[in-house]
Amino acid sequence: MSNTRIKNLKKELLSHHRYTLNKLTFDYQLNNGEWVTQIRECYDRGNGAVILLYNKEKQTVVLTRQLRIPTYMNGNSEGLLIEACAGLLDDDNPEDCIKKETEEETGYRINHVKKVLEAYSSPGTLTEILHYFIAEYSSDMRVNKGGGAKNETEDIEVLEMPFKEAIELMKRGEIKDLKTVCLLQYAQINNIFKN
Ligand SMILES: Nc1nc2c(ncn2[C@@H]2O[C@H](COP(=O)(O)OP(=O)(O)O[C@H]3O[C@H](CO)[C@@H](O)[C@H](O)[C@@H]3O)[C@@H](O)[C@H]2O)c(=O)[nH]1
Ligand SMILES: [Mg+2]
Repeated sequence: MSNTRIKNLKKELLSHHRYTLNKLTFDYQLNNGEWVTQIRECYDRGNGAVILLYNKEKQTVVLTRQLRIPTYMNGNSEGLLIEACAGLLDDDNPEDCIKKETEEETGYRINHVKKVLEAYSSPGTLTEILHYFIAEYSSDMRVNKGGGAKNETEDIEVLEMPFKEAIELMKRGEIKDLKTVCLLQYAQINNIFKN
């Protein structure tokens, strides 16, 4: 934190149950040189990792579907969302986290992952940086049914579908999760099913 245009940063805790919501008050020097006081609410739930599992031979991807209650509150009538497998880092590094999440949520035990991107998820409100990965999977890597960790009350459906179908769902707005859209578009742009 070394921006000399930000001064007197104060943090007021608004909520700290599972994750942390702070109200930040600070002085900021605008581009025209004037100083103003700004207030921003800032939600900290740590960083995360996400992965697109793909199989070149079958031309398929593995995705998940689960209830995302915030989307239910904002236009998603069933509340279910199709997503690439993802999880919060907790105390793991991104690579270990995504391997663990992949096994918990999809049942596939993967050894080799490739990092393709690192990006802020929603920089106006969330502190989160998300680490994006891809990895090849095959049916012999399946060690359990997936579904998520019981102690987290996760209830995750595992979806294996042709890559083309995932792209169609995205075009029709039926895949509406940004991290998943990013990875599907990464796969398209980089022709990962052809190389
Ligand atoms: N009790 C309780 N449990 C919660 C709460 N919020 C989340 N949980 C539980 O904690 C689990 C966390 O699961 P992860 O798989 O580690 O995280 P995620 O929710 O899938 O998050 C991933 O996707 C997010 C949304 O795109 C990303 O923001 C995040 O970085 C990550 O990639 C959730 O599935 C849910 O069961 C809460 O407020 N209270
Ligand atoms: Mg998850």
